[in-house]
Amino acid sequence: DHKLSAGYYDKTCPNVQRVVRQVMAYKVAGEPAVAPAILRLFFHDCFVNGCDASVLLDGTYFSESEKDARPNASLRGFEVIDEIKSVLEHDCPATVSCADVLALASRDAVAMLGGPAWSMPLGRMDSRTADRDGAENLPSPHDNYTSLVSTFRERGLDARDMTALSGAHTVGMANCENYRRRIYGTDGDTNIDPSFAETRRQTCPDGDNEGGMAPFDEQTPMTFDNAYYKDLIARRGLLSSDQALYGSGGRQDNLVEMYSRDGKRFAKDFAKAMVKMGNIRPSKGTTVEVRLNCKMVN
Ligand code: HEM
Ligand SMILES: [Ca+2]
Ligand SMILES: [Ca+2]
Repeated sequence: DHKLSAGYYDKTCPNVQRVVRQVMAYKVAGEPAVAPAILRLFFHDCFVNGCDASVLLDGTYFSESEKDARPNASLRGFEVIDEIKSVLEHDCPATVSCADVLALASRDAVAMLGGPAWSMPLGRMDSRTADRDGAENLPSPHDNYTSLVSTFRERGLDARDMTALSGAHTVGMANCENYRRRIYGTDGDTNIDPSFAETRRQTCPDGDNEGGMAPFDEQTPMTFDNAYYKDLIARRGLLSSDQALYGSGGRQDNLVEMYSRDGKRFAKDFAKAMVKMGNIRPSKGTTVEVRLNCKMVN
């Protein structure tokens, strides 16, 4: 099992980084919301059997898709990955894995939102299988601190990585069903600013499945900054799993306070943790390939 490296395609597809960046720039200009969506896709890939593009596979008669798992119901941005991949198949056929396309695209998404830029190690391979059950076990917005820590730990990420990575919720939106229990107090958590809860209730009625979306970070929902941590300190975290990092006697309070003051430190730690998350490898014995079409095995 080889080590990932930033220069993996230097000889076989020297333009890969430029192609990804150009297609991303074009797509994000047309629809900015795809940038957060792609970042989330990468997280949901890496947390299920490693970063192997398993999340991109459609279901077939023989295999279920991770897309059909509940936590993946609102994933978006697949068409962006497909478009990047089709340009790359033209430039350097059968060379760049879908898993690497997703890794690079999510790196670029962060930079385009005003976040840090970093060098992304490459050389991932694509799996020939998906794990729907694994996707059902992705972290839930109702998870408490202890279970969040153990979900990350199982994948080689410590609590500090988790706190930095959760800062991704400085961009993007969540559906009402994912924060309803928090704003109506039915999850038993009182660690919430009452006026924030009141505001959120306006667009997220109790009881039924209706309701709109809300930004994670109200002030700068499309800027990758450290405002997420300021929100947590103000007890304005949108998900229970966000607020679990701060203010309930958790052990991340000091780090949250540091990130809220020091945006550069957050940017640096986030980039580092993304490389670490991007290094989660498929389990041994997984059959791999460079997929030609990210939606289906070769
Ligand atoms: C700590 C555990 C985490 C939980 C429980 C969690 C849960 C969620 C939920 C429930 C949503 C809203 C989905 C919807 O309603 O459509 C969401 C959105 C999002 N998540 Fe997470 N997440 C976690 C960690 C992460 C990590 C580590 C990243 C990336 C590094 C990430 C990136 C995102 C982004 C960017 C969005 C916004 C997507 C969009 O606007 O399209 N999340 N997350
Ligand atoms: Ca995966
Ligand atoms: Ca923000």
